[in-house]
Amino acid sequence: EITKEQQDFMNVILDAYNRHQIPPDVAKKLLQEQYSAEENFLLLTEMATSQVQVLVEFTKNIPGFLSLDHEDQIALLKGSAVEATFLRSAQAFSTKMPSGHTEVLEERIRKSGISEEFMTPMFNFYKSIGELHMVQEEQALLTAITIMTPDRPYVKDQQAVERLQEPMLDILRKLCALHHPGEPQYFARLLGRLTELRTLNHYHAEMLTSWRMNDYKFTPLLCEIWDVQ
Ligand SMILES: CC(C)c1onc(-c2c(Cl)cccc2Cl)c1COc1ccc(-c2ccc3c(C(=O)O)csc3c2)cc1
Repeated sequence: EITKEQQDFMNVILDAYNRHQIPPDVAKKLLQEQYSAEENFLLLTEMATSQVQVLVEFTKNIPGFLSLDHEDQIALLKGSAVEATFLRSAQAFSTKMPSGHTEVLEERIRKSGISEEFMTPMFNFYKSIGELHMVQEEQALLTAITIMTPDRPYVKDQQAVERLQEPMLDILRKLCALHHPGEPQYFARLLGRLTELRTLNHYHAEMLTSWRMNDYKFTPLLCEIWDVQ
């Protein structure tokens, strides 16, 4: 049963998740600008930059994050940025996107200079997230759990991160039982998505390399968080 303090904790995370989203004026640009590989790439770069800013603000609201060692805070953000963005864009695809955005976002991603070999794993992931029909609390908590992954590169005090991640996993387990009573395996399926996310990191690194080889430029924030250029 979810305790009172677990419910309070969940409300903090959910409130932060809802407060920090890509601004609607940025999102609706997806619908307006023309279609060319360069235009698509520019738009997606703007989306990713805005998404990273959103991610940083969300992360600062995760109880305990700001008490971690500062270098570990950076290591957690850099280590989880791509995975958290995949989760957020996946949720945008499968749930709340105003109609029309979804096809447009997919179209622009497919025509932004990403090579075919990365499309399949990427859109398989989007599909597998969509099939889970996560409720908002699960989406918010899964994102916070992804950020609070202790074994990211360069994290010094992994125990401190574990102490923050474990309570969130416990709440998520209870939420899954609450919202998906007919699916005892649902929690395990959610954790399976986190494993799938890690494989996407690898594909994403290759995508960055191939974009850079074609002289595509990123914003300073993306260069910093993704260690490029
Ligand atoms: C630099 C750029 C070319 C790039 O490199 N790798 C990826 C990249 C890709 Cl192509 C896939 C997955 C992850 C990344 Cl980083 C990207 C594009 O990143 C995106 C980031 C974020 C959105 C995104 C999220 C939410 C929402 C919502 C909503 O919430 O309602 C409405 S519109 C929208 C748009 C899309 C794309």
